[in-house]
Amino acid sequence: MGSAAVEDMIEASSGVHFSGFHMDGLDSRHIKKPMISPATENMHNQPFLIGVAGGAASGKTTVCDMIIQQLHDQRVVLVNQDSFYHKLTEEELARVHEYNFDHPDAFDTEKLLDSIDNLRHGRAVDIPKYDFKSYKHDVFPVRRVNPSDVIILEGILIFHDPRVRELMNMKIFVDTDADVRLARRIRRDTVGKSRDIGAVLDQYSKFVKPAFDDFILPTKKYADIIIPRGGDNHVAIDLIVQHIRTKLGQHDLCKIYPNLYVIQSTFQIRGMHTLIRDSQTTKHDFVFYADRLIRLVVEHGLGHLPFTEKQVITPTGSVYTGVDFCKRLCGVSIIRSGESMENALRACCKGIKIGKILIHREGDNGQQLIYEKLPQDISERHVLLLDPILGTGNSAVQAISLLIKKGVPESNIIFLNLISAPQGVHMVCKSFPRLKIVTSEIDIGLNKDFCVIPGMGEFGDRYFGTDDDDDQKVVASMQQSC
Ligand SMILES: Nc1ncnc2c1ncn2[C@@H]1O[C@H](COP(=O)(O)OP(=O)(O)O)[C@@H](O)[C@H]1O
Ligand SMILES: Nc1ccn([C@@H]2O[C@H](COP(=O)(O)O)[C@@H](O)[C@H]2O)c(=O)n1
Ligand SMILES: [Mg+2]
Repeated sequence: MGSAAVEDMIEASSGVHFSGFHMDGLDSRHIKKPMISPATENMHNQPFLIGVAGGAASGKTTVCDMIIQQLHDQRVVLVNQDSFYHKLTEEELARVHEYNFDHPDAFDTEKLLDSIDNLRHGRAVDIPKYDFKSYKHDVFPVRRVNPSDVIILEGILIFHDPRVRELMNMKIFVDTDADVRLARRIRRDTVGKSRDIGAVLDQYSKFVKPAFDDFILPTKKYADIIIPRGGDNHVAIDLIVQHIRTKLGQHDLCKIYPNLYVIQSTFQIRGMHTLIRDSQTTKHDFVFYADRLIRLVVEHGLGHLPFTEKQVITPTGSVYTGVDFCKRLCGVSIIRSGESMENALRACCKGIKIGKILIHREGDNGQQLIYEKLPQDISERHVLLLDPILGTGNSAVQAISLLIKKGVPESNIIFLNLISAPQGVHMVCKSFPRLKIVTSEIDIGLNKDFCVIPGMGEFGDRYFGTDDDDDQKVVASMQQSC
């Protein structure tokens, strides 16, 4: 097939062509906003809710401040559980040294839930600022909190109520040694709150320590992440911020394209990405971790195939109602990198037919279909299209256009990859809204040479060992060869 015919096909099938589109000129907000219908926006526009718990003076506020500082380009609000302390009666105020501020009943959790519900539904709320000196909420003006992309809920007992916990997308427990917490508390309460040292120590032994053991420490088990040493733990905070950024980025593209599926990010997955993206990783490790990630993506992709109900009789003589796998499948790899995904597909789908497409890629625009070998009956099969990287989207559009020309319905194609650049996602999802993309991470974009950044370099060379000497990997050489 000549390149002119392929170009015609691309023209005919794609709404917008992003060829030559780089990060420099890309203001993602301008692309995304007009495309979101109000219904879609309401459906997905939930903020990312983070809970930060830990003992008093463990460093919760410090950790939150550091996260907020690093997420400087996101809309983040901090809501403190202190703002929801119950108002004390005159009697309680008169005997305040006998009041337990560390018991779950000290907080108005209904009011907290109400405020969070409003924020999650896009409504601004007024949250009082608590005065530790007077034990009152009306000393300072209330704080108007606007709905944001990220809401951080911080407090000693923020994981105590299951209704609050269930709302959280990420739960962090700041784990600081008890002596350090006590030392900080003494300084904070005597110097910062002008309290008497004797009263501070009495409160600690009577209420603070028992409540930590009985109510706060037992909630540590709910945490997704436990941060030892609080704000001193820069590595943990960097990882958390990266994770939030990934979630927010994916969230946005998934908002626009319902045909884009990004597999749930876990620290295992991020760990594997960290290894395969590292220019110093040896070929052996690169292949090992790329294979693990590919297997995950393939398994996830197979979950999008249609199924039929099937009942079986178990050895106990009972009926199990399950499903039967979709039988008419075909893998199609985009040579050469896509071939790295074939083994995982074969391991999951016994005897699966695998076709090939070779597209010559030179710079961004010199796309030419060089070779294709597909099963005769491909039009009757569900196709799993394989290519680990979705960059500009040009190769993918060519391959998909060819499959459609061969009679494969667009909705029968699932495109599997490890990393997608937003440009490629826009191009493929807009051109083929009924196709599904399954990927494991969305990257920032493309550089001026159309390489995905941060990316992982030339996947095929790293996987098949045709890059520079494995023992002499240097960052510069990888950057040049991507
Ligand atoms: N890593 C740290 N090193 C030294 N001091 C710290 C550290 N983290 C917090 N602090 C101090 O300890 C006190 C309590 O920290 P804060 O973050 O307010 O804890 P929390 O919100 O858990 O009560 C503050 O005075 C803070 O400046
Ligand atoms: N009037 C009050 C209210 C609360 N406390 C103590 O504050 C601690 C919680 O604040 P963090 O910033 O450390 O999370 C808690 O241990 C309460 O005992 C107080 O002393 N006076
Ligand atoms: Mg605090």
